[in-house]
Amino acid sequence: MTTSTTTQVKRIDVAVGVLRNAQGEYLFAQRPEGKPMAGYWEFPGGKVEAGESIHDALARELHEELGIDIGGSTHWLEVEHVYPHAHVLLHFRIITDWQGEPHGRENQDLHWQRLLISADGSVDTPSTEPILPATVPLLPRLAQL
Ligand SMILES: Nc1nc2c([nH]c(=O)n2[C@H]2C[C@H](O)[C@@H](COP(=O)(O)OP(=O)(O)OP(=O)(O)O)O2)c(=O)[nH]1
Ligand SMILES: [Mg+2]
Repeated sequence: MTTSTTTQVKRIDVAVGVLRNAQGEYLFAQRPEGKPMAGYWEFPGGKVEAGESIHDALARELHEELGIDIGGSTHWLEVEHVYPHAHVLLHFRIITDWQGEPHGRENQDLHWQRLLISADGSVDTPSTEPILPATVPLLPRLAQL
């Protein structure tokens, strides 16, 4: 007789907000101490709770993390990624209208970053390094929107 143990890691839905301002800059937040991958930069957002739509989760997260209220959000794309700490399905949504001035309510630093495409096609983000690995490949696409 054999016994086997399987480790099933549940996939987590994450609502991610791409905030773009009138100057064409994008808002990044630095993950605070105590969270997995602390110190990495990301687009604001967080885990979708049971029964929530992606938009509703995003509106809640951006209120909690940044103190802003979003009107609408537009689906952009989805990305799946397996980290050592979690298997995530990231739902990216673009937001251009919100009320309030974003400020870090969870001890996170914020930075409005211009996305500059360099000669090799990658995007320079000098003030927000490092960015979470699942998010990095999307930056050239965002810079071309
Ligand atoms: N917000 C955000 N999360 C991202 C991005 N890219 C990426 O791989 N992730 C991953 C990192 C985390 O594993 C997951 C987000 O989960 P989280 O732990 O920050 O969620 P949360 O804000 O609800 O935090 P908490 O309440 O559980 O502390 O998605 C991104 O650009 N933005
Ligand atoms: Mg979060």
